[in-house]
Amino acid sequence: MAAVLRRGFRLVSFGSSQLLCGGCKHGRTSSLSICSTSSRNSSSSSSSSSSHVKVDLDGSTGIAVVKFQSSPVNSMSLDFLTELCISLEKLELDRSCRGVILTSALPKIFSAGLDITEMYGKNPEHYAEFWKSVQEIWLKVYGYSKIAIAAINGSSPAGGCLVSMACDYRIMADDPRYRIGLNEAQLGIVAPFWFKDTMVNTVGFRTTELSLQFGLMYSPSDALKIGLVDQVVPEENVLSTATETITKWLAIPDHAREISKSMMRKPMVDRLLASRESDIKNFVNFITKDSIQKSLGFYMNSLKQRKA
Ligand SMILES: CC/C=C\C/C=C\C/C=C\C=C\CC(=O)SCCNC(=O)CCNC(=O)[C@H](O)C(C)(C)COP(=O)(O)OP(=O)(O)OC[C@H]1O[C@@H](n2cnc3c(N)ncnc32)[C@H](O)[C@@H]1OP(=O)(O)O
Repeated sequence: MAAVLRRGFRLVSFGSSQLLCGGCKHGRTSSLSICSTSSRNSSSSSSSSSSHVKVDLDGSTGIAVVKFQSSPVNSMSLDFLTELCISLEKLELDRSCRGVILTSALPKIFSAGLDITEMYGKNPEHYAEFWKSVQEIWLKVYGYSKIAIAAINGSSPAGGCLVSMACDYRIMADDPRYRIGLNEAQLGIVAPFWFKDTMVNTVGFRTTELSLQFGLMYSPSDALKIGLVDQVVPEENVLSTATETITKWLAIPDHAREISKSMMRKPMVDRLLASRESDIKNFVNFITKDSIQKSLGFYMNSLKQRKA
């Protein structure tokens, strides 16, 4: 595993094409992975669990279910992002896995997006490390060589929406209380170009323009209308529908699907890979501004007061 973690991003030759293969490099990975437990049975099915992520791989179907289990709202902290990246990397390297379903083990929430406490009141070094891990999860999911389906069984703002959009297909629970979208503007922050481009590639330019400027959050039925999700189904059917859906994708020869995906996504992945350092600098400059810290503090208080 350590070798895998040291390795960085690379291109793997596949016939005449090169596929993307990510590496999760946080430098803090070994202590996190040591905490995980895993088991494997005779049919090569396996389960593993760490504090934020649980993985069940069915060796007979090749389908892995990756569940977010970071109470209370699956906010994406540095630890969460690191564990998720490691889990996905392990599955990507596991020949018995052909596709993953990302979902939540918590009720009502897929993910609350990036953990705001990682972006508030900390030092520039911390912000840089955190942002690098956000880049890494996007590079991992968007450039994933295997099939990735989001089974969105709860609200999914901002970073939660980004990870969903980075998957190949999205199925959302039909509860009208749930919301999904890039709401950054409502927090007084700005989605970076790769968030924006991911949304443009999902729902088109005009819808993204309106969504980003207003920080719009969509109900499942509205998300379906604009193409932000591909299917809306009763909550109890989200996981079974995701499993049926991934089974259809599995009928396509892996190499043809993988190369087609890479052809569509590689230019965007390359764009971030080429500008990672400047993107981190932009983020740190932006997030350390007094006015932005003030907005985030205000937003966090409003979340707490809403509850009171
Ligand atoms: C020019 C550009 C250059 C560079 C780019 C610059 C900047 C880009 C920067 C950042 C991009 C960020 C993307 C993000 O993901 S930001 C996060 C956005 N997320 C949200 O807005 C979600 C906020 N949360 C909610 O709406 C709700 O909590 C909920 C719908 C997810 C769940 O509602 P519930 O009623 O079930 O639960 P709550 O009582 O509200 O929450 C419980 C508990 O959790 C805390 N919390 C909620 N969300 C977060 C979060 N995202 N991070 C940290 N903590 C969160 C909430 O405060 C409660 O805490 P307490 O129990 O009160 O302590």
